Amino acid sequence: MQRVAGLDGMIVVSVPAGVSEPFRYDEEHTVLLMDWWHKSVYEQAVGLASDPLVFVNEPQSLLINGRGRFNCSSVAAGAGCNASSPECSLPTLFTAVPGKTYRLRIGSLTSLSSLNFEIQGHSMTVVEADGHYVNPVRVDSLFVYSGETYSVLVTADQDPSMSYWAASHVVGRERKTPSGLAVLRYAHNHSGPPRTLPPAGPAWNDTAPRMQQSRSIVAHPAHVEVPPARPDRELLLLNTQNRINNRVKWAINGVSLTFPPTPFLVSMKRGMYNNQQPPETYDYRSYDIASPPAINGTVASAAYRLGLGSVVDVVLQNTVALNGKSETHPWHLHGHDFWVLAYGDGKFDPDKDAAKFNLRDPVMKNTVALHPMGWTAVRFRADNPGVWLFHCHIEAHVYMGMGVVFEEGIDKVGRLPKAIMGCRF
Ligand SMILES: O=C1O[C@H]([C@@H](O)CO)C(O)=C1O
Repeated sequence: MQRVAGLDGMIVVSVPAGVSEPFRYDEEHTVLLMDWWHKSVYEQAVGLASDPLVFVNEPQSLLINGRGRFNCSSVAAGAGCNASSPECSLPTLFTAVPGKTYRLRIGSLTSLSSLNFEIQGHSMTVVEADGHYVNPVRVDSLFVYSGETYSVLVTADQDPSMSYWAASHVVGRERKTPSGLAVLRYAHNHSGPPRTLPPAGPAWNDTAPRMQQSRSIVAHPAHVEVPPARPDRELLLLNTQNRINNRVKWAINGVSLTFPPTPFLVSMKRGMYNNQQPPETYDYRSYDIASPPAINGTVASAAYRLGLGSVVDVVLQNTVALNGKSETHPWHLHGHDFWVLAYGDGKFDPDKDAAKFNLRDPVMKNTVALHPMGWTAVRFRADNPGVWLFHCHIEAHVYMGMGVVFEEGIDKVGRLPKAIMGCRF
C-alpha cells in the first residue's frame, strides 16, 4: 500500500531519435492525479483486516501534482492545519502561450478514486493510452482510473486575459471529497485565480458516459497491433465481495488472493509450489450478479499456470458488493499489455458476447476499467517468462484479495540469486 503513504511518480519514455509520433505539439507537461488520506497506511491496513471491516472510506483531498486542498476550519485549532501558508495557494497546472498546443501526460496514481479530469473551457484530444497511440478522440473531460496513463493535446485557444480551472472530481463512488484544483494560466496574464466558480464535474453515479468513453478508445489506424484471431484459453473471472473466515474479502471465482510467505517464483522454481489452480470460470448460467451469496469462498495463494506464448482471454465480471453497490475496479496486469476487446453491461454470456469482441483495432493497455454491473474482456499473449500479478489497482481491494496470479515459462527464468529469500544464508 505504498501509494497511500505517498509514494508516486511518473517515468516518461521518449521515442527514439528520428521516430515521429502521429500527432504534433509544442510543449509538454505531466499531470499526476492522486487521492490523499490523513490516516496512516498502517491504520488503514489494520481496519481492512478487522472484524467488523473498517474501510478506508473517501479520501480527505484529491491532489494534482502533489498539491491539494483541505478545509482547516473542520480541524481543532493547533492541529497544524494552516490554510494561509503560501504552500497552500492554488497550484498552477501550467502557463500557456496563446495558440500553442500542449501535450499533457496524465497519470492517475490514486489509491481508491476513479476520476474525471477537465480544464475549464478547453477540450482535450486523447492521443495515447498506457503507452499506445489511439485514434484521436476529442473530449470535454477525461475519465481516468487508478493505474492508467493518457496523453491528451490541449490548445491554448481561449481568451488569454483569463485563467481557467483544472479540476479532478471523484466518480464511481459517492463524492465526499472536494475536487482537486489547479489553474491554467495564460502567459503575460497576472489576473490571479479564475473569476468563475470551479466546475462541479459530472454526476458521480452516471456510468453511461464512462462506458461510452472507454469504448471510444481504440488503436490509432497507423498503429494497430492485430490481436491473434482466437485464444488458447479462456478465463471468466467473477469479482465478488464476501465474508470469508469472518472477514470481508474480495474474491475471484471464490478465491481471495493472499500473498504466500515464499514468493510464487521462488516456490515454483524450487519445487515447493503445491500446483493448486484456481477455478477458470463460475456458474454463469444460473448466477445472479445482483445478489451474490454473502458468505462464500476461500483464501488461497494459487496461480493460473499458462503455456508460454499461449493466447489468453480474460473476461472480468462485476457484481454488487455486500453494501448492495457495484463499484468500478481498474484491473492492472504486470509484465504484459493486453488488447481491450470489449466492455459490456450486465452478465457476460460466452455464447453470445464473444462475437462482439473488437478484433479489428482494439487498443492495447495494461490497466482497464471494469464498470459497475458490467464486464470487460481482454486478450494477451503469455510471452514473458515469470510470475505476474493481475489485480484491482485499488490498494484496499488488492489488500482484501482482489487479484489473480499468472505463471508462464518460469523454466526460462535464469537461476534465482542465492539471497532472494533474504541475506542470512
Ligand atoms: O471494499 C470495499 O468495502 C466497502 C464496502 O463495500 C463494504 O461492504 C467499500 O466501499 C469498498 O470499496
